[in-house]
Amino acid sequence: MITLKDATLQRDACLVGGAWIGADDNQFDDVTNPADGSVLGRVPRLGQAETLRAIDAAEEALPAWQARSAKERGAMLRRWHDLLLEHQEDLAVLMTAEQGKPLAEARGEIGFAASFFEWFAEEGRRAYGDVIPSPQSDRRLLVIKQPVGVCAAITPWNFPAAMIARKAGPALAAGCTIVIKPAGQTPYSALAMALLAQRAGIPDGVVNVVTGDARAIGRAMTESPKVRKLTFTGSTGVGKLLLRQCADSVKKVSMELGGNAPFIVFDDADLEKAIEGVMQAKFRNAGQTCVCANRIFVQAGIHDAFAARLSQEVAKLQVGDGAEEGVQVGPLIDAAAAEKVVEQLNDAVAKGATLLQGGERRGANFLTPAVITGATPDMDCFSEETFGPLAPVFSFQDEAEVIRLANATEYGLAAYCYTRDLGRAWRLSEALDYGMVGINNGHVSTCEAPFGGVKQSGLGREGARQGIEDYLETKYINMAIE
Ligand SMILES: NC(=O)C1=CN([C@@H]2O[C@H](COP(=O)(O)OP(=O)(O)OC[C@H]3O[C@@H](n4cnc5c(N)ncnc54)[C@H](O)[C@@H]3O)[C@@H](O)[C@H]2O)C=CC1
Ligand SMILES: O=C(O)[C@H](O)CS(=O)(=O)O
Repeated sequence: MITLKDATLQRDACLVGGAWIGADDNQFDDVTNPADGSVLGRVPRLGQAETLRAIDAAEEALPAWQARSAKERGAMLRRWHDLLLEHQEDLAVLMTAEQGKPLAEARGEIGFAASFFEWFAEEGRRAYGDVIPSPQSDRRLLVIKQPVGVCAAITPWNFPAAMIARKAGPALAAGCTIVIKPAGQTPYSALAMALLAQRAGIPDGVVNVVTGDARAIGRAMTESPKVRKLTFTGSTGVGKLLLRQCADSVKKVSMELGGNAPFIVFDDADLEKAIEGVMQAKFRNAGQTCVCANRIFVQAGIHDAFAARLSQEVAKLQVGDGAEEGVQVGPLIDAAAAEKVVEQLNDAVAKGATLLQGGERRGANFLTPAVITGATPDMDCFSEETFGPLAPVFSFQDEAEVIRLANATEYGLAAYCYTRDLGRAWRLSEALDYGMVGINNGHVSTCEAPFGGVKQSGLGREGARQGIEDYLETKYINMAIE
């Protein structure tokens, strides 16, 4: 049972064309609290037929929505932003209940989500075209930007509000309409945001949210020719599957996929700032973020001091139900996620690593944050995304070695480097094969900057001025004049 100031925010129906609907066959899926396995409620289990109706609703709403001025669309996005902040506490309580993150992080995520609506409310008004000097005096060459059209979004459970806002914000600002499928573990955040979109005055059919059978919904989204773009955030494996499903209709795609972030600390780094940064980069959301420090590389001269300080700070972390004030590390999303982290820990120890701290299972989904040293590239924690509170420390001798090790992965999302040498900071920023690099800080995400990866971490960018480009088509007009 979730106690909210505004109980209407906990929805047990989906939003399609302005109507709150159930599944055609009246099937539901339970929503559970990862902290204790309790059932919080249930949401409709929609499938292909309902999703196709949602796509039709989005298509029907498109002409009127794109005919509005960017300023008018921006005003509604701004109102949606305001409503998220007005209901920040309720939305955070909902999120912690269904996802597990500490309340303080959930409050922060609502603010982060709202920032994308605020940002793109303005970016839509700057979707400029071009006038090109014509090579012929009787021609005029123009370039205009137009909305892509009906978009589909599939989002993950780890940031159930921000990942929706990072997609719906630019889509609506550009004049697109959207059908959103949230993760089955975290539907309440999405449905509450949909209700607030209605209250913000966003017209029926512009924002639609469908919960239920991921495969069937995904198939409807990827196979419908009415859907011009698919935007996905989640694992690389599912991203590749969706990419293949989109190929037949040659859809525009945005992919925000998995990561394997190196966190590099050189001998000349400020040790305390590096410790502060790794605690943030590793243990935010219990390590369940795609930009988490996945491999911690520490130069030999500072290694022992760093490992000792890291272990000290990790031992202080408060683990528990995210709804309890003061908790810093909540449960993992499910038992399988906890088991995967323990398997990586056991693999590392079996291959020679030393466990300094943590790694104990507490109940189904809790795991005490762990620190290991003596990690080596043959271990699973070097090549696989951990997505949990395991901090493997690798030692290295010099720049060339750590650049080679850091880049030895098919992922390329975020990387971090701590050094007080300006030249080294530049050399690492340019040599690290990643979409985002944090220098002397462990948190890079903000709506003003382009979030995204290279290699198998994804395609496209979200946020920043680049973020709206993925929702616009470029049209070239060649006009003959008398
Ligand atoms: N690059 C980025 O910005 C982010 C990447 N991730 C990655 O996502 C993973 C963790 O999140 P999860 O939700 O477990 O990922 P996931 O890939 O299992 O699920 C993501 C979404 O895809 C849906 N989905 C799963 N199979 C599908 C199918 N066959 N057809 C259609 N939809 C399907 C799920 O229901 C969910 O809504 C990690 O690998 C993490 O690195 C997560 C968040 C951000
Ligand atoms: O889903 C994620 O992991 C987020 O993209 C990470 S962040 O944007 O909150 O840093």
